[in-house]
Amino acid sequence: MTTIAVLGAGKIGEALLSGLLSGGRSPDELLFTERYEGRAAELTKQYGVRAVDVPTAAVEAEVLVVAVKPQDIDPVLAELAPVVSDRNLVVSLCAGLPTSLYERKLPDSIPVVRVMPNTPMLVGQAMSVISAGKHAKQQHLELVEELLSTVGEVIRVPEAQQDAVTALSGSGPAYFFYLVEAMIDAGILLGIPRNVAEKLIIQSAVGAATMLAETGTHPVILREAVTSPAGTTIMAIRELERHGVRAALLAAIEAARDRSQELGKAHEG
Ligand SMILES: NC(=O)C1=CN([C@@H]2O[C@H](COP(=O)(O)OP(=O)(O)OC[C@H]3O[C@@H](n4cnc5c(N)ncnc54)[C@H](O)[C@@H]3O)[C@@H](O)[C@H]2O)C=CC1
Ligand SMILES: O=C(O)[C@@H]1CCC=N1
Repeated sequence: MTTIAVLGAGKIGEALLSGLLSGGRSPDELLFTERYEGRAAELTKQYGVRAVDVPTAAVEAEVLVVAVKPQDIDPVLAELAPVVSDRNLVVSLCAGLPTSLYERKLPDSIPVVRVMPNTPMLVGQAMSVISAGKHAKQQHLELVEELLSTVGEVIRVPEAQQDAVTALSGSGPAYFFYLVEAMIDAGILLGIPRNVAEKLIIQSAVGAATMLAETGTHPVILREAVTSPAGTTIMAIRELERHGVRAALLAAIEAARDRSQELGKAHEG
């Protein structure tokens, strides 16, 4: 049995705990640390998972998953450094933070794996992208893959691509939620009741996502199949092009990539 401790049980830490439990892990195999006592008590009540301190986590758990905001990493590394040992694997979910930061602040040879997950982990549909640090071996990557495959899809990339990955799939769900929100507003503009507009747009999103995932057909082909000559869809597409929506997406994702790089640079030694 591999015990996993989540250090920082906020949105993504809770999604991981909840996803691992739904994926069949027992609460006894999970631990977490959380700086807010009320939040810790709430999570223990809801999931039956024990809140501990960092030294206890390092002794009782083999896998230590860091899930605090990148800006909060320094105290966590300071607490971990004296207690972590080579029986631990450190897994970082933090946007922007390179494995070299952990390698510099923790004792020699501690294996580190960097992961960019996303919140659909809550429903077993995460996209988790993993990269090995200097001391992480094949067996460590395989262990992380095994853990995360219970809560969604997992792929490996070289660490140099992680800032771009963060902008694409880490933040990706937010862009889809934003689009859905805007399309529901369009329904309101056209006089459709909100509950009906929500149903129409959410089911269209689910249907479109299922077609993309299940048919393997290129999105251009799927979009063309909806776009009839002189029909309704092409009128909408012309407006999207006129308003530069494609260029806006390219610029938005580039800005997110740049921010991920900046978060890493803020911790350069
Ligand atoms: N929210 C998202 O969609 C995604 C977040 N991430 C990454 O996951 C990490 C966590 O993000 P969120 O869950 O959104 O943030 P959050 O703010 O919801 O959660 C962070 C949690 O860590 C706790 N915390 C902070 N310092 C602590 C300490 N020293 N000891 C114990 N607990 C401590 C906070 O009280 C909070 O509950 C970030 O580094 C973020 O970049 C990665 C992918 C997606
Ligand atoms: O916005 C953020 O910084 C985090 C990282 C990826 C998704 N949310």
